[in-house]
Amino acid sequence: MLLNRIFRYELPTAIEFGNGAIRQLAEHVRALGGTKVLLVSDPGVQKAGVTDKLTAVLMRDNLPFIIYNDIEPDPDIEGVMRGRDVAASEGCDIVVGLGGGSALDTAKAIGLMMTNKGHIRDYVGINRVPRKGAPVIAVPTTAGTGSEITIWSVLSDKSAKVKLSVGSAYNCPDIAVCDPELTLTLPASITAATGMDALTHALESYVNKATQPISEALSMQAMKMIAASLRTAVVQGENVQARYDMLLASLIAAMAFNPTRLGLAHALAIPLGAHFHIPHGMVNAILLPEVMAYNLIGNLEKYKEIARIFGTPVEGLSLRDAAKCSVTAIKQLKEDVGIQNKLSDYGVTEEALQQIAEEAMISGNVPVNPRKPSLEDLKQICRNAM
Ligand SMILES: NC(=O)c1ccc[n+]([C@@H]2O[C@H](COP(=O)([O-])OP(=O)(O)OC[C@H]3O[C@@H](n4cnc5c(N)ncnc54)[C@H](O)[C@@H]3O)[C@@H](O)[C@H]2O)c1
Ligand SMILES: [Fe+2]
Repeated sequence: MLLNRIFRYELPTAIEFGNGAIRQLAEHVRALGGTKVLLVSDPGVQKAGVTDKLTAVLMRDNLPFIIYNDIEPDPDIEGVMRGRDVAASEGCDIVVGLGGGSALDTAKAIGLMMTNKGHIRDYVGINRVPRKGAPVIAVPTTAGTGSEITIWSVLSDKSAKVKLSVGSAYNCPDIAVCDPELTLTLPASITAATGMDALTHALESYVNKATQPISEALSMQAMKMIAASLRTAVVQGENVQARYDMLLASLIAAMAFNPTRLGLAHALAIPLGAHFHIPHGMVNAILLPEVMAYNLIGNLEKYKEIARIFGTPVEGLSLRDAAKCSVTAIKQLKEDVGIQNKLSDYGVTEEALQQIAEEAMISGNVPVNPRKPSLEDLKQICRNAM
């Protein structure tokens, strides 16, 4: 436990959670002073019929809206500026983001750019945004990123093959309206990958050097819920209780990592995602067991606790053997949810690793990792996942 360190926990976002929660959406919009909504979503969410559920609520309550749907996975930074222009030309005064991390990260950044000058590029980094944006309501449809409450927007510069992160308390939505029923249409493969992203958030925050008592408690709770419900959410997508528990777990995991940052899986996931277009949850799922095996000696007690959370009987084992059981447990979970991919399936080669490692090394997720890596260590973690 921590001694002599001041820690801070802040959650600017109000959370409304439960089946049917979107029915009160118009009330929330009006309470925030909104008169016309920019509804930011993506084509996949629309195709799944999820956008229609939300627009039905807005129409029922006579709230004008415009849909901005020009978003693809790993959203491009220019999509933010186009969305801001649509909001301005249509006279929208509030943003509702509906989707996974891609739509929500874009929606949040559009909200920022409705009141801040220049280009969203000017605000890449942490705490560089000068003023609060337009009001934003986030409605998640994947149980993974937790973007509905985080300070982060992860945006791609596709021409430069980099992902850029804007982190600011002003980037936290005003309200997260979390309705687990909206995740019922998620295909099994996306449920699995996004669920592994949520797990990686909880786990990396839990073992890292910046964790603090509030985050630790949240991480443990999120891991317990994921251990109990991810398999069911994947193999019985219609199971409302499993969907409920996964959406709540991903939210709680994000509450854990918001003030602590993450670790080497996320440090590597960002450049690997940018160069090889590996979905964010998938790349984390591929890397997580290898990162855990590398990190073990940095925090044996915590890894032993993770093994326990995932149901491994560790009594009677040495601390090191107990800690190792956490890696086996996560590998088993990955296998059970059908993730067998390797980095090489996405075209990652030995030749690419130097650049990936160099780009990962400058991530803010590296200094908090429980073990300080060399460039060669980062390359070896990738090799082990190829
Ligand atoms: N802001 C943060 O704190 C944070 C944290 C982690 C990752 N990210 C970023 O989030 C992005 C990934 O987000 P994601 O993993 O949620 O995936 P995503 O938003 O890219 O969505 C993946 C796919 O699922 C579809 N989809 C979403 N909801 C659906 C539903 N209910 N039914 C059917 N299809 C649905 C989408 O249309 C898309 O095709 C990446 O850009 C990543 O870098 C952000
Ligand atoms: Fe993530």
